[in-house]
Amino acid sequence: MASIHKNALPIPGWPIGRRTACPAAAPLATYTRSGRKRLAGRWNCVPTDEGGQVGWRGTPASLSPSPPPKNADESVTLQRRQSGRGAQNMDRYHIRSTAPKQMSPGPASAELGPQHQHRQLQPLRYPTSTTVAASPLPQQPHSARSAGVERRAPFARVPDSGSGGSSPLQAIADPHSELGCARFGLCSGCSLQDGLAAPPLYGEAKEFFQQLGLAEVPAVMYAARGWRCRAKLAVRGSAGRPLIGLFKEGSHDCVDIVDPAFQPPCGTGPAIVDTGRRRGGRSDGGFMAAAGSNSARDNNGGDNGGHLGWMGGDEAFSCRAHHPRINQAAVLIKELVTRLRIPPYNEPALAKARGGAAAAAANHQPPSARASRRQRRQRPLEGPGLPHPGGPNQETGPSATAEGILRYLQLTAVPSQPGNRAEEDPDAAVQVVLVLNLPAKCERNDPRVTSVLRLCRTLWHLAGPGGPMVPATDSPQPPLQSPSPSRSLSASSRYKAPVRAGDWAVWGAEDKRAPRPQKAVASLALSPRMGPDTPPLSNTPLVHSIWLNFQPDAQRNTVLGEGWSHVAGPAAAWQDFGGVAACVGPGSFVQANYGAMQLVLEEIASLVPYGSRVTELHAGIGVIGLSLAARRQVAALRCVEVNPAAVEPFRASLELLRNRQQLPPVVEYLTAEAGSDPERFLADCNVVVVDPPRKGLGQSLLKALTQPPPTLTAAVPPTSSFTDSMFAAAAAAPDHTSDAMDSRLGTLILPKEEEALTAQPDPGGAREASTTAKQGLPSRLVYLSCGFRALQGDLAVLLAGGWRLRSATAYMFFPGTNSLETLVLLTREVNEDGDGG
Ligand SMILES: C[S@@+](CC[C@H](N)C(=O)[O-])C[C@H]1O[C@@H](n2cnc3c(N)ncnc32)[C@H](O)[C@@H]1O
Repeated sequence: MASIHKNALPIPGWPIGRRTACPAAAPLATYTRSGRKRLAGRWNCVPTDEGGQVGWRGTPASLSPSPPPKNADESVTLQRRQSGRGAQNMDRYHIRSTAPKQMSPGPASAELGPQHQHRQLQPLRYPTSTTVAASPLPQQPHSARSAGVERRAPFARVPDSGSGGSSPLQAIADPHSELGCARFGLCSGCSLQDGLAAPPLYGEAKEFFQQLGLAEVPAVMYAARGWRCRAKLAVRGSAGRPLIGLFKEGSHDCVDIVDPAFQPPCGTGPAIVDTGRRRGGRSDGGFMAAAGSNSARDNNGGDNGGHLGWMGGDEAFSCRAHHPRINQAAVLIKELVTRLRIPPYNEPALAKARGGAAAAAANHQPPSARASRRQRRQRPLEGPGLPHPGGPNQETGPSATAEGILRYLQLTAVPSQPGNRAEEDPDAAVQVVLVLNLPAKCERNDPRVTSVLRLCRTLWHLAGPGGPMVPATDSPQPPLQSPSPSRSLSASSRYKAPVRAGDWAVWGAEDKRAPRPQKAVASLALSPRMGPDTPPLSNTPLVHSIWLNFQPDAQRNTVLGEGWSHVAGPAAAWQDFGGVAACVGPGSFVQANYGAMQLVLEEIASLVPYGSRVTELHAGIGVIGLSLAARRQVAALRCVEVNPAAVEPFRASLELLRNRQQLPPVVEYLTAEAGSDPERFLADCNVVVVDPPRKGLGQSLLKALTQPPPTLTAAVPPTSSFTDSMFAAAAAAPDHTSDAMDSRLGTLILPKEEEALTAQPDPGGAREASTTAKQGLPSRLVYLSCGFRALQGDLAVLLAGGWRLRSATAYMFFPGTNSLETLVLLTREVNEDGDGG
C-alpha cells in the first residue's frame, strides 16, 4: 500500500531512492476506544520522482507487533498523514480497523488502498469545529486543503464502509459558519454574521493570487465559534456597574460582552439560566448556574442548537468567539468586580480621542470599509430591550480622570491536563491577567492594593484549584512520550516565571488562615453553586493562575505594561502546538485561534523539507520552529524575536523537547529585531519562516531576502552578541541545561548533548561549530501573514527579487471578521556556491 506524498518535497540533493523518514508521514498509531494511543509503526519512505512528480513513496513498517486487542473491534489503526489530533482531522486520518467485518473497501478509501477504512470515532464534546475548503479540493488529501468536517458528530457525514456515498474529501457546507450572535452590530468584535468561512477579503485574495498564476487558494476555517483561546478585554464603566468587553470601532467606548442582564433582540429568550433570583432587573445568581458548567450542562442536555450545550444559557450573554471557559471566567470576574466594588479604569478623554482601539485591535482584526458597510446592512434593528450601542459609555464620559484600578483582562485557556489541547478541552482552566492602572511598586497599606488582593483571593478561592494563594514555581509538565532513561527533568528545565513574584505575591500569600473572604462570599452564597460550603464553580478549577500586570501610563495604548507580578497558580501554561508542548507565557504573543494555528503548523510541516536548516523570524515563543523540531524535521533551528518575554517560554519548551531527545543539533534563539541584522539571521539556512506583525516585513529584511548575501565560505561574521553568547558556557556546563543561558545576552544556543558540537569553551570555537554545516542560502520562504495588504506589497518585492510563488492558503484566524491569515510558499533557485541564482 505504497502511496506518494506529493506535498513533502525531498531534501534538495538527497539521493533518490535512499531510505529515510518522510516528513509527511508521522508515526502510525493505534488508538483504543478509550483514546489510549500506542505507537504501532512508522512509514518507510523513499524520495521519488516518479512520473515527474517529486515526493515520497512510502509503505508502513511495523516497529513491533502490537498486542492483539482483547476484542477485535477494540482498536483502530490510524495513519496520520500529517500530525494532528482529534476528530477534526478526520480526513487526514485513514483508519484501518482490526475488525475483519470492517475490511471491505469503500469508495471513501478507494484512493488510499483497500486497507483503509473510515470508521466512526467517538464524537468530541467540544467545540463544534469546522474545516472548510471553499475552493475545489486537490487530488491528494492535504491537511490544510481538507474537507469540511463538523466535529460534534464528526463522522456522521462519512459513508460507512461499503455503503456508497461521496468521498470524505468533499467539501461540506458548514452549519456553523453563521455567527448567530445576539450582540452583532453592538460589539465591534465581528463584522460578519454569515459566510464566515469566505469573507470578502478571501475573494479579493483569490483574485490576487490567480493573477500571480495560482489556480487554487484554499480557504480553511477551524471553527466558527468558541475558537478564541486568548482574549483581551477592556474593563470600563463604574465600580457598581463595570463593563467588560471590546471597544467600539475607532473609539475607546467599551461595549460590554459579559452582561448577564443583556436581553437579546427578537425574543430569543432570557440571557441567563433563570433560577428565580432576579432582583431589580438583574439576576443575582441565575447566571452563576450558567457559569457553573455542571448544572447548566445537566439542564440543557447539550441540545441548545450549538456546540456549547454543556454550558447552557450562553446564547445571549457570551461572546460567540470565546472559548466557553473564558466566558465563564469573564462572568465571574465581572461579578466579583461588582461586589467588591473594584473601580474600573476611567479613561482620560485624551487617550479616548486618539481612537486606537487597543483591546479591539488585540482581539480582532479591524474590518475593512467594505466590511463595515456590510456590517451596517446586517445590523439588527435596535428595539426595546436592546441597549443603545453607545449607552453604557456615557458612564466614562467627560469626567474621565485616568483613575480607577482595573484596566484590562487577559484571559487564556489552559488545558486541564498536560498533553491536552485547550481548544478541545471543555474543562480548560483560565490563566488570568489583571491589568492594573497601578505602578508595580505600591505600599502595602495602599487601599488599592487591598482591593486588588481581595479580588485575587476571592477569585482564587472560588474558582482556583484550592490551596493557599501562592505562585507555584514548579509547574506540572506534559508527560514525556519517550523519556530518556538517563535523564529526569532537572530543576532547571522547569519554567521560570520571567518576573519575580515580588511584594504582591508575598502580600497575597500572607492571609493563609482566611482562605475565603467571607464578606465578599456572603452575597455570592445566594447562588446555588457559589456559597462558602459549595465546591468551586465546576469539578475542574476554572482559574489556572493569576497574574498582575502594571500599566499606569495613561498615554500608552498597549494593553500590557512592563511590570508583572505572579500571585497564584503555576507559572507555566502548557499547550500542545503541532506536536510540541509549548509553554505559553502571559507576556508573550500566542495566536488566539489555537485550532487554526494547529492546521497552519501542519501545512508548514508539509512545506519544509526534512533535514532543513530553518531560520524563523518573528518567532514569538517559537511555536513554528519547535513544532518542526519536534517532528525531527530540522537539522538546525534559529529563532529571532524582538519580545524578551518570549525567551523563557521558548527555553522551557525547548528543554522539554531536549528531554524527549527531539532536539535538533543546533538551536539558537536571538532576541533581536528581525530587520536589525538580517544577513546574519539568514546565513546558513535553507528555509526561512517569517510571521511578521500586520505591517509586514521591513525594508532591510526584504532587501536581504532579495539580494543574495556574500558567498558564505567563511564563518558567520562575529557580532558582539554572538561573541558574548552563552554557547561556550552551554558546552562547558555539565548537562548543557539552561544554566548556560542568559537572556540578558539575548542569545541562547543549546547543543544536543550527544552531538556536543566540539564543545569548545571559547566563543569563537562555538561560532565555528555552529557553522560547520554546509553554508547555504535560503531557497524556500514560508510566509505566514496576518496583514493581507502588507503581504501584497511584500510579495511584489519578493517576486521581483527572484522568488517564485508556489502556493497560498487562506486561514480564517478571526471568523466573523473580514481578515485572513495567509500562508504562502515561495522558492528560488540557489546554486551550489551559495549565490542566489
Ligand atoms: C504574528 S506574531 C507571530 C509569533 C509566532 N510566530 C507565533 O505564531 O506564535 C509576530 C511576532 O513578531 C514579533 N515581532 C514584531 N516585530 C518584530 C521585529 N521587528 N523583529 C522581530 N520580531 C518582531 C512580535 O513580538 C510577535 O511575537
